[in-house]
Amino acid sequence: MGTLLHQVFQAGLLEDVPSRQFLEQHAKEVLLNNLESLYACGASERSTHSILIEAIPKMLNWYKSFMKGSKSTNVDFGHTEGRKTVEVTEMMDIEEMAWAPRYGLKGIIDASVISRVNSCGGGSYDKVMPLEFKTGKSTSGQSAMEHSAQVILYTLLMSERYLNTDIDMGLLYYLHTDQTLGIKVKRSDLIGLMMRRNELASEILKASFSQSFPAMLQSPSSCTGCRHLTSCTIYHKVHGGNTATSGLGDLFDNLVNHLSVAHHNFLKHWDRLIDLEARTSQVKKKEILLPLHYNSGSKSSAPSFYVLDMKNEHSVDSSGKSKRYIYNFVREKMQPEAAGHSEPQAESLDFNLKSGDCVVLSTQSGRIAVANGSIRDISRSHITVSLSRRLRLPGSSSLLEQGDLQRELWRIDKDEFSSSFATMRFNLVQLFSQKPQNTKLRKLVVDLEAPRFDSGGLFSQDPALSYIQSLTSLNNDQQRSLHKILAAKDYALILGMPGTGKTYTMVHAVKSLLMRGESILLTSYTNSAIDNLLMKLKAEGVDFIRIGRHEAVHPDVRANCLSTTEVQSVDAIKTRMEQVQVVGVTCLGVYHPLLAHKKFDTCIMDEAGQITLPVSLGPLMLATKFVLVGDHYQLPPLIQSFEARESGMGISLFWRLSEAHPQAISALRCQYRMSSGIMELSNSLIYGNRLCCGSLEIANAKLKFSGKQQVHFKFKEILNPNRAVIFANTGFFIKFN
Ligand SMILES: Nc1ncnc2c1ncn2[C@@H]1O[C@H](COP(=O)(O)OP(=O)(O)OP(=O)(O)O)[C@@H](O)[C@H]1O
Repeated sequence: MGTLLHQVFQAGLLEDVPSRQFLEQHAKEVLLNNLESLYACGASERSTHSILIEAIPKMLNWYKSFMKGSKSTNVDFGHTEGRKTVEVTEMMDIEEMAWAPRYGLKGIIDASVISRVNSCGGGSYDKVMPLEFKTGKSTSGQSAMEHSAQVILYTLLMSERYLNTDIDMGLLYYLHTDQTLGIKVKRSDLIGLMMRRNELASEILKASFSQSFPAMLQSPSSCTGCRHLTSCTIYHKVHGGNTATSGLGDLFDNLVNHLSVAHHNFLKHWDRLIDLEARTSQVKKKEILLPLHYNSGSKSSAPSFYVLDMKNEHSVDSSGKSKRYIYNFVREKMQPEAAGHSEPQAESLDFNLKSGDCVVLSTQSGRIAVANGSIRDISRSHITVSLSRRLRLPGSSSLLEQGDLQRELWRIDKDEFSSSFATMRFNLVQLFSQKPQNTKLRKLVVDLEAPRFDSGGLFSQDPALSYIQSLTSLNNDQQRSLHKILAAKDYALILGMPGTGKTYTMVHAVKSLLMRGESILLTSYTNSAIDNLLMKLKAEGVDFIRIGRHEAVHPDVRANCLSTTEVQSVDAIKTRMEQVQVVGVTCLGVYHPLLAHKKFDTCIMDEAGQITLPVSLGPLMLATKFVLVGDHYQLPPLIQSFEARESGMGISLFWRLSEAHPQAISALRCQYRMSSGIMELSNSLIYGNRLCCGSLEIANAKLKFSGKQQVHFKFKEILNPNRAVIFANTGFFIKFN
């Protein structure tokens, strides 16, 4: 509710003279834009709408009292500062994201404003300040203290972002009581907050290096309603705590008594691996936070810089759920002397970045995280970035804004690390929580209980079976794999070597399970793997919903994402989600509100050999049984930390279960992508002669090149149809683009 009220209030802040009609209309839009969240919370539009409408008179009152042209209202800034009149003269930003690496703080500020302040003594001055909006009921005691601490921290964040050390005041508006407080930063408050921050940082460090956690609060009244209760008690128990040290009595026992020593060890082991990996990526993340200079760094680590494309600077895309601002950046060519190299650098593609990646935009002049968004398109020479808001340099006046943006050299860094680690930890804790639906998964994954298969054979009346038997195009391995999937009561593992028809088999698995009336969750780590499968299903006429960010989803399946034009009410979402049997989402995307109430009969996970175990748990918790499709001979999950890799973080769930229960594996061995010469190489290097050719035609296939065409002699050698395999130095091709 708070989020929706914020959106209505903030929309009014951006209007010159916000009227009741405007806010009421906006409340309707806010409702429509948040239907998925309402559906997830089980809230009705009608009651939500009436709460929004009831709040509007108070909001109007606030605008009248404080916004431009108002009579300037008296605000109490505490006993040392006294009362001052305040008028908000300029609204600089809404929901401004601010990172202050110097303080180790990050936050999103409700509104960044310039206010004219008149002290009772007569002086008047303009001040940049944060405005924090509170919609909850508590306005006194501990909460009030926390709220003013929050505003004080925002002043620090803004000082860093605006490169302005004079930001030492803020406003705190309580909607419930219609009260606005002034916060003036005092040195003693700042010192106190920094000390608390340091204590917290040192506890986090202790937890991640030596896995030792602070003592529990031992306060049933504070802990009972706390949303971290489950994780907190599980971690306490796993790290040697007990009922007495928790101070929670039966509450603690009920939450953790089901955990065995093996469970403790499993959680501790994976938690440590996540810590190791997170630390390595933290080092990388630090690179974003350090102001880097154009001519610094080695060839390998030097970042690329970009300038805004003057010809084609920005456009607005309103086709998705929310408006996106599209900016084109051109890669700045590095001069040899600036780059510190004797030779001009070849313009290589920034391999670290790809379409769909979340990125942070900073400037070479030291403004960190000016904006964040995602990549729409990338080539050697340009990047197109999509942002949820207009790009602006903090503090730049609207008249000079354009020129300021164009003068900057921009750095574009990937920003994905923190959220995936949080999801991994969340998945692990969920697996060990006492929720009945996770008990079975815990037994299979942690205790390695043997998977069960329908031993009596499949019934001939099973429509799924008849369907498979009717498919004459399947080879024997594919037939066997599909039988394995249909017979699985817990899970099946499909070992599919390259080009052996994994996707082909998954398409038929989905179709056959649908014939049984099952619901299916399709998942993988990458968007491209899911979309590849979904496009094949679409061609077969299978109905599905794709959940994912507009940018990251393949254009051919975007129409399968739920849009506000398609669903105009919570009931419509509910009906559609109950009716749809196939949903596609990435492993890290499973906590989407649309999946809040959805459970599936089967989860099919592609590329399972390349997904690290804690990531794969998320989607599996949404299904009764699962099918992992992968090839553990191919690259294991990509782990950056050497120590984490050595300690086993590269072990996928696919690998763990394959090793423990080889009887659950069904292998696909006939491939349809390589001629026999190329396949022999794979067989001798990796597959130990397990691969075979799907047909004679494949085995004898040759490149269609007559040798008469005009090409460089080196290419002629490479393209010779009689040489199936040739090793070539690809560095040579760059010249030929
Ligand atoms: N039984 C079959 N008969 C003929 N062609 C097949 C058969 N199974 C798969 N193919 C063909 O083989 C090719 C590879 O299939 P598919 O893309 O499903 O394999 P994959 O294992 O997913 O591939 P990759 O390892 O590249 O991900 C496709 O062109 C597909 O149509």
